[in-house]
Amino acid sequence: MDAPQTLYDKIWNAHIVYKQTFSQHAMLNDSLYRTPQKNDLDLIYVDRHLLHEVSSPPAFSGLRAAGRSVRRPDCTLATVDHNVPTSPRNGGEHDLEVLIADPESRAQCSTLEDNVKEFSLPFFGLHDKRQGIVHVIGPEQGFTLPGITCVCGDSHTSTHGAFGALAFGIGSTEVEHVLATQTLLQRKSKNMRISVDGELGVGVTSKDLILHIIGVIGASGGNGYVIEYAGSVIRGLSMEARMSVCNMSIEAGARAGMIAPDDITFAYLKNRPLAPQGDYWERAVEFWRTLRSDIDAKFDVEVNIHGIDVVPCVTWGTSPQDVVPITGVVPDPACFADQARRQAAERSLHYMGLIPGTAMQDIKVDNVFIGSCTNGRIEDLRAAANVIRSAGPSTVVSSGVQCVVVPGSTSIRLQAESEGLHTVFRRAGFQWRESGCSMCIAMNGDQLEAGKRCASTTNRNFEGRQGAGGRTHLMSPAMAAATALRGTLTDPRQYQSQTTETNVEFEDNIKSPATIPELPAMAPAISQQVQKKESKIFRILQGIAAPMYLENTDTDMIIPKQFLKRIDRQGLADALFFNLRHDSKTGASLDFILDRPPYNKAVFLISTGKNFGCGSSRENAAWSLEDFGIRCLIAPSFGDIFRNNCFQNCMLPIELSVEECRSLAADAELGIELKVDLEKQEIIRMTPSQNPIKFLTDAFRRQCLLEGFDEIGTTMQLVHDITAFEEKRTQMWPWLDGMGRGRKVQPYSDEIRMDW
Ligand SMILES: CC(C)[C@H](C(=O)O)[C@@H](O)C(=O)O
Ligand code: SF4
Repeated sequence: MDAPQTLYDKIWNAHIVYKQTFSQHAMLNDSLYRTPQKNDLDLIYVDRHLLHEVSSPPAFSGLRAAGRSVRRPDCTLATVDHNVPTSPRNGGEHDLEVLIADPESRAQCSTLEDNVKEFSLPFFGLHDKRQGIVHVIGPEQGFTLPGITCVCGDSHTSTHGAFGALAFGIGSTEVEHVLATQTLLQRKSKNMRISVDGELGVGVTSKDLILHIIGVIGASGGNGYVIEYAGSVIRGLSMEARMSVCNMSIEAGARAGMIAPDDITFAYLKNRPLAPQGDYWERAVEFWRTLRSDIDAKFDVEVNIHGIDVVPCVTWGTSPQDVVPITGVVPDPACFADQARRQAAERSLHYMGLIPGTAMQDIKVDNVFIGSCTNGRIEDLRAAANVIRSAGPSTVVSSGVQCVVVPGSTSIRLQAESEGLHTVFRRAGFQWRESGCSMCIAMNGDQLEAGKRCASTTNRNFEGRQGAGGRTHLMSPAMAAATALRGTLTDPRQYQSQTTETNVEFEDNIKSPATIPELPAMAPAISQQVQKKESKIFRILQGIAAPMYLENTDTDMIIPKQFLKRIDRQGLADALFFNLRHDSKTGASLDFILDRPPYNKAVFLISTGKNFGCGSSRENAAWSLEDFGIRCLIAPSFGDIFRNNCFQNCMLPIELSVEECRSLAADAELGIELKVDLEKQEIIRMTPSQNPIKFLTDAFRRQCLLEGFDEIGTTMQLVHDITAFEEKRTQMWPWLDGMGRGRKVQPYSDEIRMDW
């Protein structure tokens, strides 16, 4: 009998196109065989690929430069979300010149439009009623389905795991890999199960639950794991609530989060435009019912949480793990036993302008933001509106507080308007906007001013996330609405609204025109030679190392959002750690370590804190480090996407113990140079007294660095395996072909207008 498997194991194993084993790498030289290796990578098939305008331009440029095409346009869906304005869109005005004032934002959006035209890809543009945040529209349209692998150049792809999918974020180079091959080379993560049993108290929401979970396991607690959420509380959540939970798995440091599909999942998906129909629906549901962890399946880590222990909570600091009950107080950094955590808390409180012991409910806010891929769905808007309604018809937002609602998609905006929610918000003094990411990342001009404090339903409270110097408190939509009314952080239970989260059935309020361009279902497969690039070789590196002592250094910190608008990957050295190097108000230089000799010439960066490069998937973080001259990063652990992005850019991320990192940082303080030898997998300190430190790297990645292989070209050699997998896939899951309609039906049927 087969060994019991987790849900993650099942989906992973069912998607392996090719198993990399170390001995198969013919071009390895002998010494490599004798060196111990970490796990190898698997080439896995990608069923669904979502694209947005920020992370996709370099991928298309790469594709174009190599003369490659998109292998599966019928499994790809693009939209614009991060840069789009949330002010009125002029009733169908199509001209981006008129709609998007900022030239860089406009360039990203128009570049995506050009790319989808050139490569014939399905696209929901700014003027399409199905446009919205990529993680909102995927599920909404039925593009996201149980049992699939789903990727996007965006870290919150974990959202789609709510459907029992394996969904995770990737960097731009990996986006190019998927466009060209419909596959990805990945290392399998470990299994973690978080079981939430019993039930949630009255007025406690899924956002409180996921904040509570992150508070318990920490922002790096999920590093190296895929989390399966289970237990009676999770089973009782609506799909929208499950999406909020899975969405923030990335804030817990996990590769992905997932929930086994059930009748609630199937009811949500039924009749969605891109979900299987008719016979395919029946077959799909039969298969989907098998998607659950076997009873005896072994998880590497089990976490148990009692629903009753979860209360409405809010963040006080600049990491999503900085969570307290809304009825609590700002913690004293001295209460953290761990030194790194204590220092992080001190830094956070300074940034947030808070004093330990202050009651959370006494903290005044300047702004309230309701929206994002975590909480911009219809159920979230209903929950917030219910709080306002239950406060009474004449209640308005507290004087001087600027309050904004940004629906997660245009379809949600229309749904909310049909329910009259916009009137509830407007009457209370909220601004009612068009859909997009908006102030979650502040790329579109909607942003928090320096020093201002925002009650936000988003997922990241990182320094500068909503605007340089801006202060973010994460919370549920109900709490955000209650806070808007009182002007200070507020427990929503005092408004005793119905905050229960109910499943939302699909209501098709948007009929799409039936004009569809003729498109190829599948691009012809081209077998290519593995190319070697001398510029992409990493063997030995010697030089200065710069020490850093922060925990959870996020990629927003490494490169803030304003530099993500550049289409180019060069010239980003000045953007590196911009907000740590410059005062947010005056722009004055802050004497940051990388600006001081000898560290301004550093080629190594040593972080003593874990989870370096957590958060967003922006490959710009790796590009800016590389442009500065850093080629090797050493830390106790890395954010998964960031680590992969380093490898893709010929940079070496090395994981060592905290003690080893501290000892290397101490040497770096003395200006002692380091030398890394990748072939031997050792770090040598350029001083006679120290022994080399050994480390391990993924075998295949190491080979790519040593030999300068082009990973996409390597995968394209496996075209016969990919084609064979696709044939098997069509037999097993025919509904995944042709944009959810099977290959027998036109891949682009009436429902799927390409809105160019
Ligand atoms: C721009 C994109 C790459 C990024 C992400 O990966 O998460 C963004 O969505 C964010 O939330 O920071
Ligand atoms: S986290 Fe914010 S910026 Fe990122 S995809 Fe979600 S809404 Fe957009």
